[in-house]
Amino acid sequence: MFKGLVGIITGGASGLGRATAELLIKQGGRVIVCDLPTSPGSDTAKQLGENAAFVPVDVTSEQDVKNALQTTMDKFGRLDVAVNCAGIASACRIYNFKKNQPFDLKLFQKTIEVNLVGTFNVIRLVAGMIGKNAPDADGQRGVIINTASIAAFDGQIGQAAYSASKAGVVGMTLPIARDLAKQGIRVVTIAPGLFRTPMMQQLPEPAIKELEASVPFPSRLGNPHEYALLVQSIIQNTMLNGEVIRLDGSLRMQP
Ligand SMILES: NC(=O)C1=CN([C@@H]2O[C@H](COP(=O)(O)OP(=O)(O)OC[C@H]3O[C@@H](n4cnc5c(N)ncnc54)[C@H](O)[C@@H]3O)[C@@H](O)[C@H]2O)C=CC1
Ligand SMILES: C[C@]12CC(=O)[C@H]3[C@@H](CCC4=CC(=O)CC[C@@]43C)[C@@H]1CC[C@@H]2C(=O)C=O
Repeated sequence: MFKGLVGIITGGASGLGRATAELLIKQGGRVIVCDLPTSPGSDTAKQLGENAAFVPVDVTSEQDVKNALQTTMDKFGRLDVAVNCAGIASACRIYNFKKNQPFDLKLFQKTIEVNLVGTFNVIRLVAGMIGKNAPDADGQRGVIINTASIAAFDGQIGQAAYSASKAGVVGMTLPIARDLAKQGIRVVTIAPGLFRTPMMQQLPEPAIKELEASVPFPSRLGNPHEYALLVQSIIQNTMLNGEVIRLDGSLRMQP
């Protein structure tokens, strides 16, 4: 299905990113796994086989992302798809009245820096390389897929930073799709609900059970493979562009 296709996946060492790398390779694609140097990205790429390579990347660094693009060019000679999965979760109330403490400004800045600025940094750099492809019969040169969260729309108590970072990803999806339309590069954002990944598994199992019960149908956490299946559909469906797609079993999170 994806023979000859080359993708870059940030946050590719874990969770949603890793499941996406597995599916793209299973469908005949080749993948550059980008993740922090401290991540298990190197082992992940080895397990994925010869059609994968790991590049240590902090998505907030211009130089790291440029290195990843250079490796992509050296190893696979082109880039068709970028999937932005790198992200961090954070939780803090705007003001803790018991401790008389305002929201930690550094935590707010870090969450925005990784989730929003990091995603933007990758998009602006990959666009140049994807734009060098010859257009297909439909005029398409490639696809950029971002990961927001349903917290962009129904942010819960403690999620001001996380929700703001993801709302930023939602907000820039349409203008960037418009910016890149003439080059035939599509931009689509997925807003996942609750998925069983290491990020989610920071929570104790009873809390996870409670969250699962709050999902109307299916009342369970999403499987990362189900996220990867949506990435596959987005790549295949050229009409999808400038859109944010919720993938959440119709969950609307409570305060
Ligand atoms: N798991 C879930 O239920 C949901 C996840 N999301 C979003 O999906 C994305 C993927 O999350 P998961 O797979 O669940 O988490 P995860 O924690 O399993 O994977 C995230 C990956 O991003 C990497 N990363 C973090 N900071 C980075 C940086 N500065 N540069 C490069 N890589 C970095 C981590 O090392 C990790 O491998 C995140 O953006 C998250 O906010 C959104 C909604 C729900
Ligand atoms: C990010 C998300 C919602 C959260 O805020 C939690 C996070 C898992 C780890 C956490 C542990 C905590 O003790 C506080 C909450 C949180 C930061 C969740 C993973 C996916 C959730 C999300 O994006 C939903 O859309």
